[in-house]
Amino acid sequence: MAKKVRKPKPKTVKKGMGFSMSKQNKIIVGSLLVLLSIALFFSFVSFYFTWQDDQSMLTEFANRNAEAKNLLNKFGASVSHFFMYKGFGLASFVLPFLMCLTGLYMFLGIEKKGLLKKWIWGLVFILWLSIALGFFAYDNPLWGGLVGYEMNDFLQDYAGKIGVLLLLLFGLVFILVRLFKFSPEDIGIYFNKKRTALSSEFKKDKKEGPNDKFTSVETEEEIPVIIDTYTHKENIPHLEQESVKDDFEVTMPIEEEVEKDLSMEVEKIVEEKEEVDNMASKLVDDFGEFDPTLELGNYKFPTIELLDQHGVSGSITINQEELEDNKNKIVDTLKNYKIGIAQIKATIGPTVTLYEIVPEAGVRISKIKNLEDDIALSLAALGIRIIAPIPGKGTIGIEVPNKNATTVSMRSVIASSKFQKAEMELPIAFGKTISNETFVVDLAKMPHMLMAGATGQGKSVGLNAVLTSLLYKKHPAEVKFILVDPKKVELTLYNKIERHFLAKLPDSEEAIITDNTKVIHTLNSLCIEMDNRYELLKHAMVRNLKEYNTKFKARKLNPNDGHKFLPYIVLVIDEFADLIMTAGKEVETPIARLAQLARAIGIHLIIATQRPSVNVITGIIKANFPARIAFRVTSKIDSRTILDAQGADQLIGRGDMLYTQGNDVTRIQCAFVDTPEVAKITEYIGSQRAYPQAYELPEYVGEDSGTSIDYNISDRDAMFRDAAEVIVIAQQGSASLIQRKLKLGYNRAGRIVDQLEAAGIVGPFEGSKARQVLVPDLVALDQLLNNEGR
Ligand SMILES: Nc1ncnc2c1ncn2[C@@H]1O[C@H](COP(=O)(O)OP(=O)(O)OP(=O)(O)O)[C@@H](O)[C@H]1O
Repeated sequence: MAKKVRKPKPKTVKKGMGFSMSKQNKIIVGSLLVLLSIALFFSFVSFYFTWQDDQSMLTEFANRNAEAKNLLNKFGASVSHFFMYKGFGLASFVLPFLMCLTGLYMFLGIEKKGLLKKWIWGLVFILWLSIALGFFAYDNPLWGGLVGYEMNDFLQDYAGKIGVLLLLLFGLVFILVRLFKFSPEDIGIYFNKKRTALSSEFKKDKKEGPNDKFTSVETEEEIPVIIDTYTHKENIPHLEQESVKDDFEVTMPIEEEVEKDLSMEVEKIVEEKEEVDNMASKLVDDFGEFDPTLELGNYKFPTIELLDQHGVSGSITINQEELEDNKNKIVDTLKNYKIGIAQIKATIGPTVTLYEIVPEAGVRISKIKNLEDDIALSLAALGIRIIAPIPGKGTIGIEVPNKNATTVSMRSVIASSKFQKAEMELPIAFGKTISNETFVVDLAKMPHMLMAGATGQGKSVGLNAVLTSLLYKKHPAEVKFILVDPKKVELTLYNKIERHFLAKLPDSEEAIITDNTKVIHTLNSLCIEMDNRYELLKHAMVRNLKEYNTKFKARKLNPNDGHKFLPYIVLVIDEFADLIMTAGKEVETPIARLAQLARAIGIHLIIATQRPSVNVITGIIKANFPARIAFRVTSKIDSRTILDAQGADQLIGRGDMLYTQGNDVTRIQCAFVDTPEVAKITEYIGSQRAYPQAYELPEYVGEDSGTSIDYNISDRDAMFRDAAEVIVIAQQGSASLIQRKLKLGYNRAGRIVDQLEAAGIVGPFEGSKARQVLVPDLVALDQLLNNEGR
């Protein structure tokens, strides 16, 4: 099943005895509990007076004519009989109390922490009280109820009267100590306080007595007159005077108290929630978490049936003969060079088999490494790769292509549990590794990917595999693609999902970008989107898109402040070489900027190129694209340019690829997804209800919008002076010269030529001929430009 398994909506976390219900429901249930507890209380009270009369009614519950004397009639009589008579006797009164408390908590929406504890202690107390009453009122079984009576009987049979009494005492101590945190010192303190109160009372009486000559006079005289230095008013109300300062007897007990090891109860700190949080949790309570997929709530993920099996039954066929043959060749070749093998192991992959060799003790790895070409020659097969040693293992690997390669279908990797269960933000199922495991990576972690390979080696299929993986796992609300396809044929199929999954510039008609100027605009617009997203993240005080969206879903960010759910944006550029050749720095700069900064805000770039030369994959691009994929290339240099390692030149093509995300290089057979399959998937998605329009990127006003020849000096291009010097030195006024020398795009070079014309450095446009240069040399140019400034 490839259908995305939707996770159940996360519910609010239950804390303690949490009620995960809406506020309205809490009020209803709360009031019901309170009223029920009142009913119970009255039935219990009335039961004591009417129980004998109502005895006969208990069997007559169904009889409508029978009437009970209990205040709550038959219901009261039956319930009370159950709790009071058959249950816990007088102790049952605790029950309505607990119910009432729970009801009030719910009704008033009070934090219900500790309620569970109250219930547990309440039930313990009911049991203890019932047994105690059963013990002391043995003759009146109604006091302790049947439970109290029977429990007493039972305990007395084993422990006798004294034993039960001691047990009850222990129960009392247990309850007092655990529940009320009662300690022996408390008794001392209590009595001391009593004594102090008595003695101070006594002193007071003495002072107030007629014989006391100090009292009234002294208190009146001793109150100091306080003058407020600010207002200069006298007797500003101040703190009450301590009446009996000289009373040592009063202070003595306090000293005693300090000396004692006081037991202290530490009150739990109740963390105050922030106002926003309260609001947010209330909103979440009332409406649930924000669901970005709601607008297209009926969206159906593409089904696995849309993908082909490609004639693969699933398992790889093992050709025993071929295996044996290759093994012998390897062993023989190495023997020729006097290298003994201690052990050899084969792992059969879909297209290549890995022979892992453990050389005999004492053999230098460098020796085997030097024999790479000889081994390849003796095996007489294309695409042999020697890994000496295999990182992390003490072995040497020799990869030999299988005679009959097995196609890895996209269907098999999408259906694999590894992909289905992948808990990743942007999971991509690339294909299968040499050990036949499905290879799944997270684009969000890469965070950008560079894909290169000679023509016809599987690049376009690789790009389709990436896009298909995301289409199978992500809802249209969660990810948007920007597709750049200068070849105009590779990605056109995705036009059908424009209003579901694509993003485009506000005024553009085609969602798939094929025109270079549009690419530059789109890249700059993405930079604006990036800056906007960073602003939003800053206000939300989060560090990345995932945290931002989580906060937004929890309704902690107000849409009125401009906050919105932010989908991931994946920019795919096919034929990057073509772009960089025609637009140069104009594309490289925004791409480098995006690659450096966009990872945190969910913009990911995938660029593919046929020509992996250094002027296409420049240092700045390479530095920012840690994840690289190489399909087969024609030279070792190309392999180094892409991977910083050789090996891509030894691949066998047809989706055989190397993947690196740092140091390790993994050989993978890319999953195969054919154009008709992509057409079916896009058709399936495209036929469903869509958003009114494609995801809109911010508007970018291009620098080349003005056409006036009257350029202001301050509006001149930053490269203006450099361009002028190039033109003057070459004495040739052509835009293509500027383009070549300064690595600028055509548009920009053309604009600079216009500015040069306006400045009087070159003459007017003369058709196919180059423009005339009006300044003879650099000295004259300097003079001209300096005079301009005055
Ligand atoms: N993973 C794969 N498994 C099997 N066959 C493949 C695989 N990838 C590519 N091929 C074969 O190679 C052919 C060329 O692949 P693809 O069109 O992807 O090459 P490309 O590198 O994009 O070429 P170009 O650069 O000219 O567009 C495919 O038509 C297919 O027959």
